[in-house]
Amino acid sequence: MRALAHLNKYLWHYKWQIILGTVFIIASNLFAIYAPRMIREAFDLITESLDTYNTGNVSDFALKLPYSVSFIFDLFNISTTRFTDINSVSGLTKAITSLSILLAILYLVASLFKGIFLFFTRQTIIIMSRLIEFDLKNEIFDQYQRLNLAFYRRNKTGDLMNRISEDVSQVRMYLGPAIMYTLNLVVLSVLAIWAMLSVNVELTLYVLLPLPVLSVSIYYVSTLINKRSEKVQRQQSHLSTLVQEAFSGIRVLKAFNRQKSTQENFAKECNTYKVDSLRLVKVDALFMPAIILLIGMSTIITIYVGGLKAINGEITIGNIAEFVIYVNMLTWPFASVGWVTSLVQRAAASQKRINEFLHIEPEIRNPKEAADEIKGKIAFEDVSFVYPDSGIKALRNVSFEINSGETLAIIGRTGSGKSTIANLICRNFDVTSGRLLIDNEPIEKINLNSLRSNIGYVPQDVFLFSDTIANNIAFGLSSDENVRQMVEMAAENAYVKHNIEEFPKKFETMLGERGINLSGGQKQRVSIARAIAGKPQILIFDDCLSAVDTETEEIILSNLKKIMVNKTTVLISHRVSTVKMADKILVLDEGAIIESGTHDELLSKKGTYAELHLKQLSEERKVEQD
Ligand SMILES: Nc1ncnc2c1ncn2[C@@H]1O[C@H](COP(=O)(O)OP(=O)(O)OP(=O)(O)O)[C@@H](O)[C@H]1O
Repeated sequence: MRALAHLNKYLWHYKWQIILGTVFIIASNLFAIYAPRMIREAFDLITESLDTYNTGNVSDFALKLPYSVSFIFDLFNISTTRFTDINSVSGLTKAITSLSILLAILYLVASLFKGIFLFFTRQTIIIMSRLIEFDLKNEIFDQYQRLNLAFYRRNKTGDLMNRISEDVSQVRMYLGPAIMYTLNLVVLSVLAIWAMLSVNVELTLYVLLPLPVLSVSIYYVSTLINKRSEKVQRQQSHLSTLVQEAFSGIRVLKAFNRQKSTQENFAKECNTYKVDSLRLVKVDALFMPAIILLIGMSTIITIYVGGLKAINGEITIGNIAEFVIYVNMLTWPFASVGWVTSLVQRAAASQKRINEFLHIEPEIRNPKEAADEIKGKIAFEDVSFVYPDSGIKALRNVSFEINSGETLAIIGRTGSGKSTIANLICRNFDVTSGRLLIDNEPIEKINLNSLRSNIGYVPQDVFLFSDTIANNIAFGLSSDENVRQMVEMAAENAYVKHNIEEFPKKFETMLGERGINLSGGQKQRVSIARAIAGKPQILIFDDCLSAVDTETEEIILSNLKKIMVNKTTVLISHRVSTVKMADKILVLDEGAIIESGTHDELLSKKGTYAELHLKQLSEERKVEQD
């Protein structure tokens, strides 16, 4: 329950909505309580006048105006003699008819006002819950953006999505309906019980007796419903994941001819969903009958005990009718106690899950607000790095330096730690030991936003958004820049403009699920265009030319050379052809630098690099001969 305290700051922020909502609840209930009185008075009016008809003694009959009517007459200063000065049976009939119609109209007016204030209640409290839902979602999303890559490795995407959607919806039920029904229960109970006690204390106690039983039984039924519906929801999200995976991997599925087994698996999971749903329907079906049974019991007690009291002359017939309405009015609020309790429990569990993420402090934080100018000198001083989750030592005592405007290439076997160097320069992780300096400053002291906005990073596994090609390339640009021109220039330099212009919608072509699929090489080049569009000071290309042929690679590299002037570039590759033009080449193996120098220096060393060069040359020649 303590988890819900996180929401207090929002409740305080929207305090006026709560105060106004409470005023509307009170107003609505005052009208609700006023209505049964009119029913009582109409009943009493008719029973009393029936007695007079039976005796025919009109002169003895002193017509007492119902309180509700006389109250209105007094309010508008209307004379009441028309109704009270009666001396014939026909006069009495006319007066009773007019008064009954008046009472009916007043009843309708009271109900109308009750409805209007109920509408305002929902407009304040339910809208407040929607506003807090919006704020909370934004708070969680903000926090997601602050958190580091390590967090995303530890938690599944589905879990992140669930906390921002499902869990926030559960919390909203506490902020909206739970608060509204609790306020309503308190106000209505006070008003109704006070009205009932003013009629007869004993009858009130008898009538209220089954209501706590109602609250407790509804609590049990709704807890059972919640448990079962959670199970249904879990199975439903399992089914969605199954379907989503089957369709996104449809090519693999068909290639391996797994349609039949996938279908069987889906049918099995669907059947579990059906069984769970039917179990839910069974308890769901108990909910309304449980309420109706308990209302019925209270009504029977009212009529029986009330009837005995009316015979003894302690109360009137009108009082019984009035009580029956009170009982019906109180039933739903009392039933809602059970429902609200289980809502609050679910909301507390959801908020606890949300808090787990909200209270995580990102390990990598921006050290200062003031922006830094990045020139692009990079130095690794005896850097070692261990991945926090896997414990894998990816870098061992790595030292090197590149001056601003130079090109560093890193080559090495798969898993040798090349991408880890790129990750450290982007400050996705902090070094485990040693120092990483940017422009002679420890990287931890540099403004994180300045650093990242000055790095154009092309990751190994290209990710493009389901958006137009133009928007994908312009992703890192601010809108006040000459975006279109920069996008086209970047596409040209990444040697992808001619491909884009072949599409019917050119740069406005949609990518991803709603659009076309680019080839692996085209994706890499769009990703390069995105990285270079913002003219960053540091460029990192992580094996981003692996999917293009050597001829295209040469064109891209010669285009990039123009952009790379005065920019620090880190080129990661498996291919000697990509790295040979660099000012300095590092050869990595098992996280350590085993060779370094220029292309010519490394060839003359006749070590691993020279061996790799020879091997790749002979492979190329073989391909050409084939
Ligand atoms: N996020 C991560 N969490 C845990 N271990 C990781 C992570 N990324 C890489 N590793 C491990 O660190 C080591 C170095 O990986 P890295 O990606 O830097 O190699 P690489 O030289 O870029 O390989 P490749 O050429 O295949 O891309 C590998 O053993 C890898 O399994």
